[in-house]
Amino acid sequence: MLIPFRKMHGLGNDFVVLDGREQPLPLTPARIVAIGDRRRGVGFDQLVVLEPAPEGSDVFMRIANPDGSEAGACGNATRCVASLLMAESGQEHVTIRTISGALPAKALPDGLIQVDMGPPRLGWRDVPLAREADTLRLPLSLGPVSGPAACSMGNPHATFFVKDLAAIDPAALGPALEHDPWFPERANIGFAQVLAPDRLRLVVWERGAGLTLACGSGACATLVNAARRGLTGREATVSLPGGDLRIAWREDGHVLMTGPAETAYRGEIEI
Ligand SMILES: N[C@@H](CCC[C@H](N)C(=O)O)C(=O)O
Repeated sequence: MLIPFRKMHGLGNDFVVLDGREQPLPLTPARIVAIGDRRRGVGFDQLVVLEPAPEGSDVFMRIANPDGSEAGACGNATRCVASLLMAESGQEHVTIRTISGALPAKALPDGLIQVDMGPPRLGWRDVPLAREADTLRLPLSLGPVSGPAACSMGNPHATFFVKDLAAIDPAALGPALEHDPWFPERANIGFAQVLAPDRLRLVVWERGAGLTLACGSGACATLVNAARRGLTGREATVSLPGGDLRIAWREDGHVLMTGPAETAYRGEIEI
């Protein structure tokens, strides 16, 4: 079956977006892995499939990693899908439903998209962790990093705060930490340096994808974990290798993520 696709990205975190709103797409994990191959397929950090909108939303967004696993959240893809729906409908507000919940998004006058990523979940069962522990500081260390804070933004995140990001090698540490027994569903692993009470630098080893240029849910989790630790305030610019996201943890508990969304090109693919 030959279908059109769109290649989109948020700060270089890239997506193949397929439209399954009119008819279900016969995708298997093996086919997802094949499309994700950057040499033999199209290549992506996440595959995004649009599905018919449940009541009270504009679309259902299904998210898959390049290893074929399903993800509950993807901040950068949510902005991309929001911008696509806004262009289609001319609306400036849309709501995107995922397996983790409904995410309202709006277009800002400067062309950026803001998504309400919902409240973080901070309990050990929410992350989830393998056993009871204080999610503010897990007894986990590997080489030069230790004591991450964990939370769920609809997907599992652990953040290691380090003095100097340039002195650690996320690609060497990420695989073992993603698969650490503390994380029964694996985890996205953030390595963060606090630059100021309103500025963080972040590199994320993503579950099922490896190092990416940006991770929106990871930026939200990092700001939440930094604020919980008293390392920052509740609003910060998070600088990722692909660029900056503005994150605010509102007093009502919701996390707002603001950043760009781009279409790189369109094509057709056999699925
Ligand atoms: N790129 C993402 C996160 C994608 C999902 C993640 N790899 C997972 O498995 O949870 C983002 O922008 O949030």
